[in-house]
Amino acid sequence: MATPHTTSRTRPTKVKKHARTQKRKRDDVDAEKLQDAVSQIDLNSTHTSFSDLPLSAPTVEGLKSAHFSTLTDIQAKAIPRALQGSDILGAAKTGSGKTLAFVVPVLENLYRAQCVGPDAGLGAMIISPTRELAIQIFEVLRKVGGKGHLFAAGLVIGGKGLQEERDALSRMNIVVCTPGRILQHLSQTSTFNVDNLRMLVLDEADRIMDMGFKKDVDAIVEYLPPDRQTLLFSATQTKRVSDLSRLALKEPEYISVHEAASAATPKTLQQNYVVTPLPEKLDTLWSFIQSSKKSKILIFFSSGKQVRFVYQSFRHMQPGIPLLHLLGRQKQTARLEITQKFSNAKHSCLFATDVVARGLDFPAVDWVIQVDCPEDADTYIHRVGRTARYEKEGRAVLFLDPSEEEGMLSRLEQKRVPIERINVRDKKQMSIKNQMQSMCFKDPSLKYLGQKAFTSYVRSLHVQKDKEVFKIENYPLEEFASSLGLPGAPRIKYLKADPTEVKELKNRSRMETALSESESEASEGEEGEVSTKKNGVRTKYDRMFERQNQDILADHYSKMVRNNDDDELDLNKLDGEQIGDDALFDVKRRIPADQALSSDDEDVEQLSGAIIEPDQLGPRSINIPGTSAPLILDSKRREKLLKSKKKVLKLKDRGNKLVFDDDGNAHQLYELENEDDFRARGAADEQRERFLLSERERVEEADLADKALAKEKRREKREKRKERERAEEDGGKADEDGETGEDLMANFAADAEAGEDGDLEQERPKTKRPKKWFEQDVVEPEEEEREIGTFDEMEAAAARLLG
Ligand SMILES: Nc1ncnc2c1ncn2[C@@H]1O[C@H](COP(=O)(O)OP(=O)(O)OP(=O)(O)O)[C@@H](O)[C@H]1O
Repeated sequence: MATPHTTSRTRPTKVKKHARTQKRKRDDVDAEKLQDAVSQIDLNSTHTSFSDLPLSAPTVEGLKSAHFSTLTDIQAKAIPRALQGSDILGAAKTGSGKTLAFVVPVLENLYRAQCVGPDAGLGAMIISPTRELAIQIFEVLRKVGGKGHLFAAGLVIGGKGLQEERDALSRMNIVVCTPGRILQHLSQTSTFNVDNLRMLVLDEADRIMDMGFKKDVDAIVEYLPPDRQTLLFSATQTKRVSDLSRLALKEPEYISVHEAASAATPKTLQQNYVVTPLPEKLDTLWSFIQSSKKSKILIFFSSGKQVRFVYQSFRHMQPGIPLLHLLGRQKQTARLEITQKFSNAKHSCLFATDVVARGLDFPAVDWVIQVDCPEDADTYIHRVGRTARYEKEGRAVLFLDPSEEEGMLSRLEQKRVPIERINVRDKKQMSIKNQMQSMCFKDPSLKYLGQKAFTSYVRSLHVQKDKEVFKIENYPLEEFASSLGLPGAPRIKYLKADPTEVKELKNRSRMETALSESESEASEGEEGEVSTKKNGVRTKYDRMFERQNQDILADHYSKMVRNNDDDELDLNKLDGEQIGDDALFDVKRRIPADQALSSDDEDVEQLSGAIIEPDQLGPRSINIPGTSAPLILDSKRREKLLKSKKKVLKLKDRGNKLVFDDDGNAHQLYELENEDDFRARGAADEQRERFLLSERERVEEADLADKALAKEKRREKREKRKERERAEEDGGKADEDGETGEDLMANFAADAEAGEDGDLEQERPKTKRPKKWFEQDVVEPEEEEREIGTFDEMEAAAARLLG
């Protein structure tokens, strides 16, 4: 089987062409024979193996090489009827082999109709709700049909250029696709002809028929010829007459092989639930992961934001098991890589949304953990169905908040799901609340993810249809926010979101979402809730800046914040920055710029259904003693600045110099006197002259007094020196009495200094020893710095240095 979307065909050589023609002829003969055999299949007899059925040689070959020999229950019932051309509604437990139950009839029916080659056109369309599932179905198709069939089959799921897909589509006989993308081609690709379509298959039919895909499916069916065969398969099948009429089914055969079974889930699946209050869910999850490191675990959350937040935080905490995360809004290549990694892993933990809840056949999953309660029992069945597939064993644990327990258990009971309560061992239960808080405190991007996770979770509770299970008023949301490491629960405004619209939004492709985001931005702007760039590219930073609760602070921080507009303006001045009309906004904008998102995040998702109200608190700020206003700690640069005492001094107020009068009253240093009094004393110029004259006289008098004092001091000194010289002459040789040359020289220098300069002899101020990071035992600086005046002194100093 050729795959036009991946392989480009080369021009066949003459020999190859001849071989093909010969094979076609043989196939024509076979097809006729097979048609007879198929019409004679006894639908009442039990078929146990593929060899019991009239299948073409290429299909038999393909089944054999893939090691499929015995039929599963659903295959034994559905394949013979489908071969005979009936419309089918097939329901069977998860992992029971429904894919082959439609893949084999597709190959066989097209083969018998000789719907092969580009001229035959599109013969079968297989629709899957997710890209991952479409890829998996395509792989099964290739495994079974790729051995000997000549069909051209392809995948149309987006993620490639439209033109590339268009070219491939024109040559396809079988297409595996997602609803949105195939509808796009049906409506936009004029060369895409579906007039020859014989078979339409919907895998996970109930999902495809539900609200999220309703419009797309109805539109697709409009394009298809009415005289086609339609096969619907799911583990939780729709039987609604309205659905069947929408698809124009003709006397469909309802095949539900496990309808009489006591359980709607595989026998080999052990199912339990634990009652864990919402604020303890992450503790329980962490404890579980810690005790199951040698396992392959699939963990479900209700939203992509939850997945990202828990994945990022747990990754920081190094759980000792490889972590992966998968959500609808990741790029297709990343999603593929992650599914591949998880499939191949022996021990790994995949955090995911319901994008992997249906149909995916990961080998050997040990545990399925549902951290967030599923929206209904069907979703529960599909999620747990990722383990215990095709007779293998598996375990599933559902986390329930006490308020969800009763409602959810009754829903599961109605759907025949056997589930038992278990308790977490106290010994094993760990608390990660402190770690979460410290991580969010240190990393604003994580806190941001946490806030989004919180709002998306609460919003999901709000839009849940089953209000008996999800009673939003019963959840301890404040404690939940704290368990995520958030300083407080972001306040949420609920828009009147219709659950149908939310689902539809979820199902839209990335591109469509991107388009719709700009629309929603515009509407948000109209409401005055958010101001956004309407044109141009918005980065994750833009979105971070735009977020409305970015300044939610920890209690202890909020105490430090003076919530005063004036203060904030002062701070802007203090920072030397221009203040615009939106100064406050600018200050806030600086917060994340220095603290870029470090995660390997993709785009930041758009809130829908909820808008976070702006908090009254300003950005993180701190009071410096002695400053008039708190300093906003909005960047690492500023925090660093605060560590420098010198810089802090600069920021401090200078203080006021006051003078006190004789009565002890304080006055400003310069006080302007009464103007009238001033004028009464005469013209300003005259006053100035008088003032200068009096000051000059005062200075001259002071000068004379100083000179007289200096003269007196010099005289006293001279007297002292003479006395000393006399004493020296009288009292013998000083050297012999123990006085050193250095002392002498010091005295002499001091005297000379006083004499020459005529200055008062003062005690020489001690030179301050420079502060250093290391100690040095060198000559005393006082000694070095002494001025050396005469030649004799120089000689003595030089001798000292040399000696
Ligand atoms: N006849 C068979 N013999 C052996 N293995 C089979 C047979 N049919 C299917 N399987 C295996 O069983 C597993 C489950 O099959 P499949 O994915 O088709 O289940 P499903 O019923 O579609 O599950 P879900 O409801 O989750 O979509 C696959 O690994 C497949 O290879």
